[in-house]
Amino acid sequence: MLSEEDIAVPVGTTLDRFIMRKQEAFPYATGELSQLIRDIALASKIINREINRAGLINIAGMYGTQNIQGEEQQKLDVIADVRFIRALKNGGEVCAIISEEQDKIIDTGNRHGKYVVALDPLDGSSNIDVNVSIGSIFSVYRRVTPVGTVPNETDVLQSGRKQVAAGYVLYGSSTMLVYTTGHGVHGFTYDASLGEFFLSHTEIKIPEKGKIFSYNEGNYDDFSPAIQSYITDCKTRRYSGRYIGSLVADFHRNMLKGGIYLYPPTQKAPNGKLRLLYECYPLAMLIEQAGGMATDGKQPILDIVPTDLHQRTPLYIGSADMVRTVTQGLETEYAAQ
Ligand SMILES: O=P(O)(O)OC[C@H]1O[C@](O)(COP(=O)(O)O)[C@@H](O)[C@@H]1O
Ligand SMILES: [Mg+2]
Ligand SMILES: [Mg+2]
Repeated sequence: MLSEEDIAVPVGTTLDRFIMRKQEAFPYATGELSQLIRDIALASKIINREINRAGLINIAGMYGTQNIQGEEQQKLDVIADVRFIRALKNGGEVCAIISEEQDKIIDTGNRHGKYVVALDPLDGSSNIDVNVSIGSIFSVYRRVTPVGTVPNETDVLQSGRKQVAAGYVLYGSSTMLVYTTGHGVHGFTYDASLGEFFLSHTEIKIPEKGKIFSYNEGNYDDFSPAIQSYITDCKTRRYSGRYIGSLVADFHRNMLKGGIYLYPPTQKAPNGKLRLLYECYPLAMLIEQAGGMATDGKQPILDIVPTDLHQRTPLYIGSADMVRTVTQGLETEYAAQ
């Protein structure tokens, strides 16, 4: 059997070629997950085109409806949602989808689809109209209901440890697709002139220690003393405060450079703001594969048992040393309560 080393793939390889080479290491692989990743890549190319010309073709701004989170939907939230759902339906590998922009599970009608996808079609919605980096986030599971039957909530409400793939697309100064199937984290940069994603970042590892901290300063007064003192300590050490306000973009920077992203409970979001299934689980799988950590202040994000499609959680994610320090501070605080 070919080992991972035997099929090391050179930078500059297309996504397609990379997927094929990696698949060779798993003789039992059937190619369905590979095809699913290609379907996600296709949708992201279309969304990338829409984002780049949003201001020209009147798709900037509000759509005029609210999603189940009570958030005003941006036109691009809805467009990205439609594009991903259509690509995954047509691809045939996915039987059910849960999306930030949809109240309920979407039954794709692909009865023989073996996979389930959780989606944040457009992340960083508040940055859409101001030309700041935004993203899409995805998480993939094998279904638990028998193939051929109607999917249900049990297919979606699975532990984060059951993810078979997770990733994001970053629409920034360049467009990148970053994902893992549990064998390292790899990044691909999009060349629109060729319509191809090319391998640009292999085996991404986050530094154990970082010097960047990311949180919304406007929420500082809501934070518990343990969080406030951790932030003060970062400032005392002259770490850099960086906050884009798009989770994918803040996460990506911190993963490459070392750092921590914090979204603790606030008055407005007492259970945290970010959604477990399609924001925190996938990024937690990526960060653990990259050698970092992700907790809710009490336990690893991937160990949280999901109970609701759109449940929220506090999030502390990034360099292991920094997340460990925050989590220990919170544990001491909880123990004293
Ligand atoms: O404006 P706040 O409260 O700082 O929240 C920003 C966070 O909310 C989000 O925009 C939530 O994601 P969506 O845009 O997908 O709803 C994150 O990307 C970002 O990190
Ligand atoms: Mg989001
Ligand atoms: Mg979103």
